[in-house]
Amino acid sequence: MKVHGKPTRAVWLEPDARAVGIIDQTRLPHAFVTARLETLDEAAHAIRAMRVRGAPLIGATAAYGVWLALRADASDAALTRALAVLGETRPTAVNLHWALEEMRRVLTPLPPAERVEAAKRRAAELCDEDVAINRALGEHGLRLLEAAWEKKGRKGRLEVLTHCNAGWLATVDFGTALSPIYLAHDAGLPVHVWVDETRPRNQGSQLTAWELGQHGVPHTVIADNVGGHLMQHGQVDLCIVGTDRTTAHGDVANKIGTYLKALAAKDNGVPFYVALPSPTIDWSLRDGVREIPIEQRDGSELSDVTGRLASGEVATVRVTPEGSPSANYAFDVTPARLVTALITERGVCPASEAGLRSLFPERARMGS
Ligand SMILES: CSC[C@@H](O)[C@@H](O)C(=O)COP(=O)(O)O
Repeated sequence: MKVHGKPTRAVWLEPDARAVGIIDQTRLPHAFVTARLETLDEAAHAIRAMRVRGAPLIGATAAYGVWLALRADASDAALTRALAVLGETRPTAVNLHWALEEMRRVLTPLPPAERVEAAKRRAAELCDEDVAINRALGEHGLRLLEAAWEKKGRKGRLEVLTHCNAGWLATVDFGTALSPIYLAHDAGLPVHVWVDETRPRNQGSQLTAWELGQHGVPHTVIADNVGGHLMQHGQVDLCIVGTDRTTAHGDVANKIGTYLKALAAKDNGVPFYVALPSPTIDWSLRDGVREIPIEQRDGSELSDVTGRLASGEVATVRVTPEGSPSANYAFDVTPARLVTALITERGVCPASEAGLRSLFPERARMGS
């Protein structure tokens, strides 16, 4: 998508082909700063510290991280170490493990002398594939938005609520939940997005609001607890969120608070859609609540808030009493029964084993 009018991806190979470029997302929305990653440790740190985040982008960056590692040492031992280091950066998004497994599959049979070039090529391909997938799922999601707009009698605005950031900043480009929204906006649908702020890291108010604004999509930031009230008063036509891991039975892990939005949507008859690229499906899991690992992050993300002062300076302040401990659960699981449908690159399906099988028949033997 465009930043200040210039087409930009969320991760790229630098023009000198010696480093990986990223947008430092910890600096948004107050500064647009890019960074060069030149080593395995820099790539791993970027994922851990959430300079890059969002399930597909974590996977893409990790794939490039393998290339960076092999540039220094392309031996079997170095490959094994790189996969292990990157695999431990964040626990919930399964795209990370999917991308690393793909790199392992391609690189292990090769002699060390051929691995560096192959790693760079496969990482670039994974990025291009992510863009194509997100564009395709956006087209399928657009059909749902068009149907909702017709159902509404083409009156007023099409009101969509989203949680966290599942836009292009969370992927290589286009985004997942926001991909249909960008396409709808570009097609002339009067879409308006309610943007949950998404405490504690504020991916909604800081990232989603920023990228929607860059593209000119009308939006309003709301506190996390507002969604239920809006739904009770008919001000939300549908919800679309992303996911970090979806089980073979259609349970979805996403940013903390997603489950409560799904409950409110169910209670108010508001469709609740989840958009996902197929690498986000963990075919080995069935029960999301019991089986998906939920990341717990440092309590300082809750106790401290960063923002821009009137002086223009960006500062971090403490908002909780000294001595009050905080618990920082980063994700929750929304059971399939609360999900109206899954939007994938192959089409829209019920959030169920049968639904996913209908789109991915090659996965007929679930659990494999
Ligand atoms: C395409 S993104 C889907 C999810 O990755 C997104 O909604 C999300 O929860 C991101 O969490 P984050 O902790 O910012 O990496």
